[in-house]
Amino acid sequence: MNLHRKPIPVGEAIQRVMNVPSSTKIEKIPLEQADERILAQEVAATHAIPPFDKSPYDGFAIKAEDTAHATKEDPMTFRVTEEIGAGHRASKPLQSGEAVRIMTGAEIPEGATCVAMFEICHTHEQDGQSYMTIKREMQPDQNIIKKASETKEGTPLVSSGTAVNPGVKALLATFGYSEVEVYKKPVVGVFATGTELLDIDQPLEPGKIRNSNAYMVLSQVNRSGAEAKYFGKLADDFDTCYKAITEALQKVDVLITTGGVSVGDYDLMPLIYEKLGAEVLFNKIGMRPGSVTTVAHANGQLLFGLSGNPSACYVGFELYTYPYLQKMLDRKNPYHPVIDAALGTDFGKPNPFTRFIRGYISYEEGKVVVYPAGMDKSAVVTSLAKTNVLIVLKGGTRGYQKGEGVQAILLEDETGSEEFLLEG
Ligand SMILES: Nc1nc2c(c(=O)[nH]1)N[C@H]1C(S)=C(S)[C@@H](COP(=O)(O)OP(=O)(O)OC[C@H]3O[C@@H](n4cnc5c(N)ncnc54)[C@H](O)[C@@H]3O)O[C@H]1N2
Ligand code: MOO
Ligand SMILES: [Mg+2]
Repeated sequence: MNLHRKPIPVGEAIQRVMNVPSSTKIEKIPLEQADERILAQEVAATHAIPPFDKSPYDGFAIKAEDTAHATKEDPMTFRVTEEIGAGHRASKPLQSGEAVRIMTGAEIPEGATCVAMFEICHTHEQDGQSYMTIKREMQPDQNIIKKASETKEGTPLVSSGTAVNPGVKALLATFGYSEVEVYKKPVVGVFATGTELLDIDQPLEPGKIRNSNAYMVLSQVNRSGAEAKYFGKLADDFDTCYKAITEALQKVDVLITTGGVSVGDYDLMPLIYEKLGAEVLFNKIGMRPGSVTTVAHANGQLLFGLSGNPSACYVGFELYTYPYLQKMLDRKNPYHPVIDAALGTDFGKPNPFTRFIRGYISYEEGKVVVYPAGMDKSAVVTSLAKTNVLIVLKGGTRGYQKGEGVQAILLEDETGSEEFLLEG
């Protein structure tokens, strides 16, 4: 076991991962199932919106010129010829002196040039005929949503690599995409390693703990838009682990293991990578927690060896696995966004390493403030429940004071970022 690993900077580690080529596959799925999936097609307007001149109000469609001299003293009266609700069309072209009672969304009758809202019209009946009177002048095109005024046919609207959100879905439905081409979710296998691990339905035993990492990571995989495949937990036995991992690699695009990446007697992952003939991209990073996060590359597949310590495991996933999964989905913005925020509390003690403090975001008097979510130790699990940002505290010789400007990585923002904007 090589005890003297050379740490590389975080940015360099991310780059090494992102430089590994990835391939994408496309599938066609029903629109109903497309929430949060990543589009693998460009979406352009297949027709104009709106596809016809339509009324934005409930009112009367008339010829604007008929109202040219209409005033309070000298109002203009129209003969109401018919009534059309949305979805219906006038039966004949509108003539001068005629009004069509029209509802919001209905097509403007041929010959009509404006719509007067009910609120400015007076109606009366005489001899079984309806009439409408108006006391003011209307302008041509007033209260008409013109055909194509929103979008012309052929306008590009959403590009490939975009996540389907409710708005994108509305567009796809507008243009009749009952099926949509999306990138296949990369299949991500997950193993938890450790002889100390109990299944979650087992009672605690002396010296043992329940396996929380697997469930946490499966959930992180799902949150990343990939498909998680759980292979169970493995005891720290070389042959068992090697066999299970080689078999699993046949069934997945990417494999994540948790635990066994440090320099302990039962930390078997380095030996497994060696026997697999995998190229280890790095096994030590200048960061806390997650310094032992290891990524290896074998036959076009990436193996993410996340740390066993829950907080380190969590951070390792978000910094290295998350953007690679986004790359596999061909996302234009594969990285978590990094924002500037004020630190909500003191971090008095200096630390030589860049720290990624599990934190949460708060909005106070229009300012973004970030607070630690709990204890700041690699082995801690409890702080993760409240975490939605990683507060970046650059390593150095000084501590940090409450109110100081820091960077924070947003973990729950779906827009993403084209670059990982970490300073230094
Ligand atoms: N001599 C050294 N010792 C350690 C070093 C070092 O540089 N020199 N690095 C430390 C750091 S930093 C970390 S982080 C840990 C990483 O350990 P491993 O990734 O090898 O993980 P394990 O040894 O398997 O387990 C560590 C810890 O995490 C608990 N664990 C493991 N799996 C799970 C799970 N699925 N759910 C919940 N908790 C889990 C495990 O019980 C251990 O307590 O190494 C330091 N040591
Ligand atoms: O990998 Mo460890 O988490 O730096 O504490
Ligand atoms: Mg260990």
